[in-house]
Amino acid sequence: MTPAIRVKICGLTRPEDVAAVAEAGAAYCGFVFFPRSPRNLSVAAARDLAVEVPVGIAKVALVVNADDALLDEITGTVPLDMLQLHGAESPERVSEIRARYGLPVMKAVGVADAEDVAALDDYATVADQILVDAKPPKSATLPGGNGVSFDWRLISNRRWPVPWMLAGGLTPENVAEAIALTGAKQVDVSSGVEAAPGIKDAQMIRDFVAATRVPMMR
Ligand SMILES: O=C(O)c1ccccc1N[C@@H]1O[C@H](COP(=O)(O)O)[C@@H](O)[C@H]1O
Repeated sequence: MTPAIRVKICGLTRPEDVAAVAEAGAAYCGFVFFPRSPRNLSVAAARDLAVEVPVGIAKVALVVNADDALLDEITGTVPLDMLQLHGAESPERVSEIRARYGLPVMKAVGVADAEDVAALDDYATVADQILVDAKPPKSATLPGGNGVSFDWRLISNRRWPVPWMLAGGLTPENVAEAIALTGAKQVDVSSGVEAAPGIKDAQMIRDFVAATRVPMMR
């Protein structure tokens, strides 16, 4: 049997979001530490949510160009399984964070064209996973979580030496097509399962995970 697509629901802010993620059968949940985001959490609030996450669901901290002081505080307080680096962290910084914290690191790279796809190679040798996201629009105030997709054909035959996750503008309506076109085995969503910025919708989470389970011809 083909293994189920592994889904990450990012930007949880409330205990009911944790319950919805668990009930829907997602594999990862994400907590955002970026003050400009409507999904931003204090370290204490993230800890309170993280301890409610059932065993078997990986808890991911999303940070943007975080310094060691912030990472020390997050990793020292919140029980975590992975760090997601969603800023302009260099390959050297990815290696440094990986060594310092002993947690798997997933590096996000924004894609808008073939040149961006090539840049992923530099990270696939230093990160434990790579996250292929849409490049934010010029007007965006966030480096991700903008509900914007990229042209999935850019990566339709691409494989990397580490596991990778597809992100950017995914929704319950388009995720099956995105999987069929890219061959992704893992997908990540934030704004596509929200009733309003920062407010997840349990039905949309269920619909999203269910849509990843429906086989689609490539
Ligand atoms: O979700 C956020 O607020 C966020 C803030 C800063 C960096 C990344 C963020 N989210 C990540 O962006 C992608 C795509 O999100 P969307 O589904 O298009 O809304 C995803 O990996 C989120 O984890």
